[in-house]
Amino acid sequence: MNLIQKILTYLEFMRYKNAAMAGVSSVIAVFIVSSILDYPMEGDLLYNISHLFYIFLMVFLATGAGNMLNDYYDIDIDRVNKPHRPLPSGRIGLKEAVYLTIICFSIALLIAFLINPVSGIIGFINVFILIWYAKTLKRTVLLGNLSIAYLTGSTFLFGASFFGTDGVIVMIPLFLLAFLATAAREIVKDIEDIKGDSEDGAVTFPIKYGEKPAIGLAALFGFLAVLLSPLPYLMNILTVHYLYALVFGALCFFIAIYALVANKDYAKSSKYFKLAMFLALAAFIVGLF
Ligand SMILES: CC(C)=CCC/C(C)=C/CC/C(C)=C/CC/C(C)=C/COC[C@H](O)COP(=O)(O)O
Ligand SMILES: CC(C)=CCC/C(C)=C/CC/C(C)=C/CC/C(C)=C/COP(=O)(O)OP(=O)(O)O
Ligand SMILES: [Mg+2]
Repeated sequence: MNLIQKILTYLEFMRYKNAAMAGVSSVIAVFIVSSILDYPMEGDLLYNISHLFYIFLMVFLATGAGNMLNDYYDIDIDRVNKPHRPLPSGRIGLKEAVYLTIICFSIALLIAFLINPVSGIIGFINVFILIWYAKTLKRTVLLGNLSIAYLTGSTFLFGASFFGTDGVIVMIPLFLLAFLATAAREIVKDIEDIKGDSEDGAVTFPIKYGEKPAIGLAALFGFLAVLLSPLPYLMNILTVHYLYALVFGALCFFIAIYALVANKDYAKSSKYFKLAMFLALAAFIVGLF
């Protein structure tokens, strides 16, 4: 395997698309807080771009390391269910995976503490939760889903922490929306994975309480996300353009919920929840103008 192929395999292992989406979410939060609190981005353009890059890089590496560690602990399941992935396929060795994870977490934490103490504390808490999730939480009833929901929502809190605790407080509504949307999707993914998780001895919410209560809880989280989605506009965090752009994301949320409740098509529901989250992220950007 040449250097380019190795780098592409590492990016695949990190699930770079999720990691990039998380990094972009943190950068969006910086722009939102900067305009809400009227905190000008200090320094010249190069200074600001470098800081935005560090924030993106930190979240990209932390999320990527979380994904790599998750696959490290999932290797036995993935050998059966997803043998094409970098670790079970042997394209990346176990020791190599551990070194990569440690390096990525270490650089991410270093960047976080160099930004400021608030960013460092959020970064430290998130790295702890990512490790705890991969080792234990993901096999628990609901706690694993809620920890991923917190981590996903925390991308906005982390970006906002560039401006200290004032910034973090401003971003709480967006944190809540991302938390609810992700919680819904994580439960749908667990319903989809009932068979594999049961064989692995995992006790997830759908395994413990059954499909119907799990569908109801996921639908509830999804409805709450859509119901509260106008909050960023109503709280003057984003402009009315956010509402216009949100229509597309809201439509996908409804399709995801309908696929879940009416058709029990969990793969379609999970796909549309993720598309809705991506479109909602785009609506956050539109809402800046
Ligand atoms: C109602 C409303 C306006 C919701 C806001 C939704 C929003 C903007 C969410 C942000 C999403 C975000 C920061 C995503 C980044 C990383 C990510 C995809 C996290 C959750 O995924 C974890 C999941 O287990 C990955 O599985 P898979 O996608 O199947 O590989
Ligand atoms: C803001 C900072 C510093 C960090 C945030 C980190 C983020 C955004 C985490 C989001 C959630 C995430 C991508 C966690 C990684 C671990 C994970 C949930 C992987 C998915 O693995 P499984 O639940 O096993 O599903 P698969 O079937 O896809 O393997
Ligand atoms: Mg996995």
